[in-house]
Amino acid sequence: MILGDIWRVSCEYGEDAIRPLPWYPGNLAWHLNFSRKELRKNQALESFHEFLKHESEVGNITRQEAVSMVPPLFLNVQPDHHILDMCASPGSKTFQLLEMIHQSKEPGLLPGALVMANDLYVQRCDLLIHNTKRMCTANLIVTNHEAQNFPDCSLAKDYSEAYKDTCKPQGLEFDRILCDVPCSGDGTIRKGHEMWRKWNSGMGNQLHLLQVNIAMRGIALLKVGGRMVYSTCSMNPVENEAVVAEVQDRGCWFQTHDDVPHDKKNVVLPSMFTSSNGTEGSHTVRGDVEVNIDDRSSLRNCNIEETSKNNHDMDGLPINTNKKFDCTSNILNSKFPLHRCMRIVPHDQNSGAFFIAVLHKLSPLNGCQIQGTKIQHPLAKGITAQPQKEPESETRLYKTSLTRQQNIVSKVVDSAEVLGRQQNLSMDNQTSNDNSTEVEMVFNGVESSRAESGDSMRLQKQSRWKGVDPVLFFKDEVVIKSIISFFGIKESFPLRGHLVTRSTDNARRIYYVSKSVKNILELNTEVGEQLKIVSLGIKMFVSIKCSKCMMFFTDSRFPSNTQFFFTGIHILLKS
Ligand SMILES: C[S@@+](CC[C@H](N)C(=O)[O-])C[C@H]1O[C@@H](n2cnc3c(N)ncnc32)[C@H](O)[C@@H]1O
Repeated sequence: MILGDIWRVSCEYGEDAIRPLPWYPGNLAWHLNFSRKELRKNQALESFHEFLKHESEVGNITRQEAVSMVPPLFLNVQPDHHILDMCASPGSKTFQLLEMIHQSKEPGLLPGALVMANDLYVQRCDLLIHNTKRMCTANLIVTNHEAQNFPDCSLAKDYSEAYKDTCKPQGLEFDRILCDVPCSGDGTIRKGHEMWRKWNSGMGNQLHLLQVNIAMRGIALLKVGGRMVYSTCSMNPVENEAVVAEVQDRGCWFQTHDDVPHDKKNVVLPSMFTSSNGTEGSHTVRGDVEVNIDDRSSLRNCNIEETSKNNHDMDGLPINTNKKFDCTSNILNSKFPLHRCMRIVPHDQNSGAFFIAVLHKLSPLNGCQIQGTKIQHPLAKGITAQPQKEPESETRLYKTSLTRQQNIVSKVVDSAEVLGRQQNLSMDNQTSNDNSTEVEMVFNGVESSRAESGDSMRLQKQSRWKGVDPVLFFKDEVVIKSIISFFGIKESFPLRGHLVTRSTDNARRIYYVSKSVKNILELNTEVGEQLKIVSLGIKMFVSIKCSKCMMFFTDSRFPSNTQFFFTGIHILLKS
């Protein structure tokens, strides 16, 4: 029926109306040439629309801007990778990463991989949980940290050595990191026309240091030999090449996009690859730095010096107009091949814009490289003459600038990302302009005890981590044995040690976690709960007071009103 619909729609609206994106592996991504309104209103599209809604609800489809799907592709994710998504909400890329780790396994068989998805804001974590819940995965942990201060949960001083002996993680280290940082969001300009009015260069200037700090933290958490993708939906070089240049000045890195097969390069997004082959523009060499000065080059969209001469930042604070920011000179003086950074620009394929840089970690960071980021805010440097002699004021300046950055981030999130957020709340019937509906849906998706208390707004105002129960391993042997015998679960099935809950007194919900998540939880317990875990694993059993709940198996023989939750069925069926 759906093929018939697609055929009919193609006849009526032309071949391009619904087509697979040729650059996405496995024909798994499709482009629809309809606005939301058309999908909702057009009678001919009705059953197709219903199909999309249903498949979105059950997690088979995610609606996403095409260019936003590009960064995870460059991570080359394998089914045993530990992956960190540093700034993950609303979670469209997290969803992609989860799809990738589950792809090579049969349904029910869990990969050895793990995705840790993080966001700074509690409400956005809730949105992230809501959007990733459809995946029904036991291999996800959602955390709530400042990405730039993400904990490493390190047990040993040199945990790479210790790891060899114990086979258990001695600290957090990731094979892959997605660093999709908060940005000024001008890449969304085609779909969010407000951006034309709101955007100013101060937004990017204010975010630059935060972006550097987040990227540096990512690099510190990356395994040697691992890969990190830095991305923004901005075209502003201050948030893009300048960040990569700054980061690369501190470590031993190179960038590549060689993972894309040559025959696919022009198909992917032509603008991504024009500057690397040297055929489309002239190149100039400064020392050993190659800077592409063609109008299609990586710096084509913005004159950096002009950018830094803006008089006021977003908060209306004056910016020093005489001083060129260090990030500008970083781009020009960088010893790294910045032309390999990838830019997707709207006018090349009528899409959003994206910036992508792929970084490989070649050696561990030393202390200076890690420390360096926090004292070199370009604004702070302009204001503080002798930072070393005035540590207090330097700290104050740093904190002030961070606060200002966070204000900016909030504003940017409010404007640019509300759009993405609406899009990610599934299909049209759920995308209302009424924010209260949206918030309600988000809170419904909360998995932690904060939501159970029904008092999330109050907790928003408290310091971020108060009021959320720790994650505890569920060890009640009586209940576990009854579960095993009731469901006929084989002893070989890894159940013990894989069940967790949020509270010993009131273990209402029991979650199932993969081995990879279990290992991280054990580590986190040992290091004194450094990770602020908002949600994890898959809800498998729920003890309920009412026996009339839908969605549960109920049976009088089952112990202590514990009910099996359907989301975990694919895992148990394999046992
Ligand atoms: C560009 S969006 C991420 C989009 C997401 N990767 C996706 O594909 O759906 C940036 C996110 O970073 C979060 N954020 C802002 N500042 C942060 C910080 N300091 N640490 C972690 N997350 C932060 C924002 O709440 C926002 O959700």
